[in-house]
Amino acid sequence: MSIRPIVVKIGGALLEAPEALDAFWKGVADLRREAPVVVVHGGGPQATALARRLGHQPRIVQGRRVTTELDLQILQWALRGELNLRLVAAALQHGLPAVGLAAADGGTLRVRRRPPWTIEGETVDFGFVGDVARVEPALLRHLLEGGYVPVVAPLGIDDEGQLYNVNADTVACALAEALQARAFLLVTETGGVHRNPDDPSSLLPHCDRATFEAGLRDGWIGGGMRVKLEVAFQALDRGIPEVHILAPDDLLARRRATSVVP
Ligand SMILES: Nc1ncnc2c1ncn2[C@@H]1O[C@H](COP(=O)(O)OP(=O)(O)O)[C@@H](O)[C@H]1O
Ligand SMILES: CC(=O)N[C@@H](CCC(=O)OP(=O)(O)O)C(=O)O
Repeated sequence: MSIRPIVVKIGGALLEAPEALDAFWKGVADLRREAPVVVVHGGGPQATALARRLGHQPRIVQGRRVTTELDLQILQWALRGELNLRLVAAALQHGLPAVGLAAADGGTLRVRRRPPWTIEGETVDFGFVGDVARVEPALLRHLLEGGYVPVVAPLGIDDEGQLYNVNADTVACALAEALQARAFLLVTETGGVHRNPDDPSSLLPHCDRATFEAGLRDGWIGGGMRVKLEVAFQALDRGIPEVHILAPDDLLARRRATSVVP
């Protein structure tokens, strides 16, 4: 059996913060002493910023982008183009042999078009948003065995060769499952789940399903954190033994993190 890697996902908001990014790459370098590392990055805020510069206002429903043909192009430019390459450059500066790719590369992440969802009585067609169909991890395994650090942009592909936008947390979870990761780390600005999103001292050291459901019901868990926790529980269900939501400077110690537990 191949070595079990650590899959680390970094959200787009952090990618504009040089100090956070520096801490992140230092943390990845430390983690690599434990196990090979796969990095998956987001870039939602960057795609939105580029869209606005082009005079287009994207529509986001429950944390997911309604992806028109133009949105899909913008994601390719912003994420696979600019952001992915910028991350590779920064990783190399930290001595990490990073290789940039999209989840579509090597047919790694196969998706199918998401059927319309009914949300609060409205039918929402998300356009070019893909749901995971299957993962072919051979390319990632080759890279890990060669000592590289794959840096993955969240664009999948269907069996007809159409590219799709996929939420980066979802991509990271699918790759973690396919690679049977030893740990799945979701790196985000807030550093974890807070009982009061405005109070940094209210960080939860653990979050189980009952707490998640209470947070949704009482309104203190929402937005991107809802998607992140859904994905985190899915990873636990699929056999990933350790799942944490944490800050970029805490990758190795995981002391101030929220551990997601069943
Ligand atoms: N209870 C909570 N604790 C922490 N963050 C929360 C909570 N509820 C909602 N959030 C929101 O979720 C966001 C994290 O999700 P998201 O923006 O998708 O992050 P990323 O870009 O890192 O993936 C936070 O910035 C915060 O606004
Ligand atoms: C379907 C969907 O919503 N995809 C996301 C992909 C980027 C992402 O997930 O970026 P963050 O991790 O920075 O939020 C989007 O279009 O914004």
